[in-house]
Amino acid sequence: MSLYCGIACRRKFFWCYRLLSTYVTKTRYLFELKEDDDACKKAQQTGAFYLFHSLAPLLQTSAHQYLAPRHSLLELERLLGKFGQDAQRIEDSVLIGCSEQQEAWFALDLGLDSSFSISASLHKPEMETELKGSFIELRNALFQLNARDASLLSTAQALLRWHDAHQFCSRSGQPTKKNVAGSKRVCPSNNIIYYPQMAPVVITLVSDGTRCLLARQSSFPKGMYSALAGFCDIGESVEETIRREVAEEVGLEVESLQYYASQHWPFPSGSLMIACHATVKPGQTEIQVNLRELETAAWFSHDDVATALKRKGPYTQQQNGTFPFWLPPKLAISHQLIKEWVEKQICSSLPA
Ligand SMILES: NC(=O)C1=CN([C@@H]2O[C@H](COP(=O)(O)OP(=O)(O)OC[C@H]3O[C@@H](n4cnc5c(N)ncnc54)[C@H](O)[C@@H]3O)[C@@H](O)[C@H]2O)C=CC1
Ligand SMILES: [Mg+2]
Repeated sequence: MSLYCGIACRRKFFWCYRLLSTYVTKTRYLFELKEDDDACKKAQQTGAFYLFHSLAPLLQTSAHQYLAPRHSLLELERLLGKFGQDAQRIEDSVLIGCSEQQEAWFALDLGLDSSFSISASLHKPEMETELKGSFIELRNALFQLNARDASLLSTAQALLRWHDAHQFCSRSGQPTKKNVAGSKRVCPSNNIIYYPQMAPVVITLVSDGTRCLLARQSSFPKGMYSALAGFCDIGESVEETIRREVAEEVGLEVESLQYYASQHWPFPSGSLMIACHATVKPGQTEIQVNLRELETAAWFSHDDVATALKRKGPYTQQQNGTFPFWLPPKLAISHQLIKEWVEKQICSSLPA
């Protein structure tokens, strides 16, 4: 090993160690906040709050991007005071992460009903003026946020929605009580613990070796195609869901599959998207679209897909009345799955 190589390796090891160390410290800190109500209350004192109104995050605009402002506990108390609200409302907030310096981050919804307030929903326009921002539907803002804010706000929205929908015990009918971090709710009458849930969804890019299969639901924006997606049924493995969904939606049998990556997806109410590549037997490629599920599905060539990946919006109607063929935005795992397929096709077609 040369001297240079030795130094480079040691440096690499040092960086790996440092990264791991920060990550582990952060993870252990968040774990403690979820388990220990007093520690979490203390963390709120020095923490920062992302605000929502009826599940729409507070955003500010800066150079064609949305920014998600954070507020200190003091600012929040002042704000609630100004709008005649009890500071106890802050107890509705949920822990969503922390910085590397262990500043805990929380999310609070000022529009949803609160157990700590009589006139629960604070007036949106007045709040927006006061906060110098707007509460914008996450669906309309997600793709104009940086990756960190997109991920934090998605988590926050899913968690706030879950708490809003699980105020009562399904066994006793009594009100449930959240812990300070919001990582669970407990029914005081029978001690049943409820944990936030998300639905597993598979997203599969089917290929026949040279082409890939993309589909449209009628609810998609005009011209947009994506990989096949479907919720896991209870009792199914990921592999079984993929085989069933592909058979159900396009009438094909999967021959082999390969896991690619996963992503939290906040719509419709918090899903874990599990993305996979799948292949069908080369001779068995005739699509039979299930029109209850899809508007259409088709095989696309490598070149068509590569061109669509490069296409930039807005995707407006063309003179012949059709819309250009386009793919989900970069942040969506379906985009990344399709991009990987395109890149793999290029590699496999290169001369050895
Ligand atoms: N992040 C991404 O790149 C993409 C994400 N998706 C997401 O994947 C999800 C699933 O795709 P679909 O084709 O709609 O699923 P799907 O093919 O399973 O069909 C949806 C139907 O499944 C039933 N269903 C079963 N379990 C459900 C549950 N837990 N929640 C809601 N409906 C359930 C309902 O009848 C619903 O109408 C969509 O909600 C969509 O948001 C879809 C494409 C791309
Ligand atoms: Mg589907």
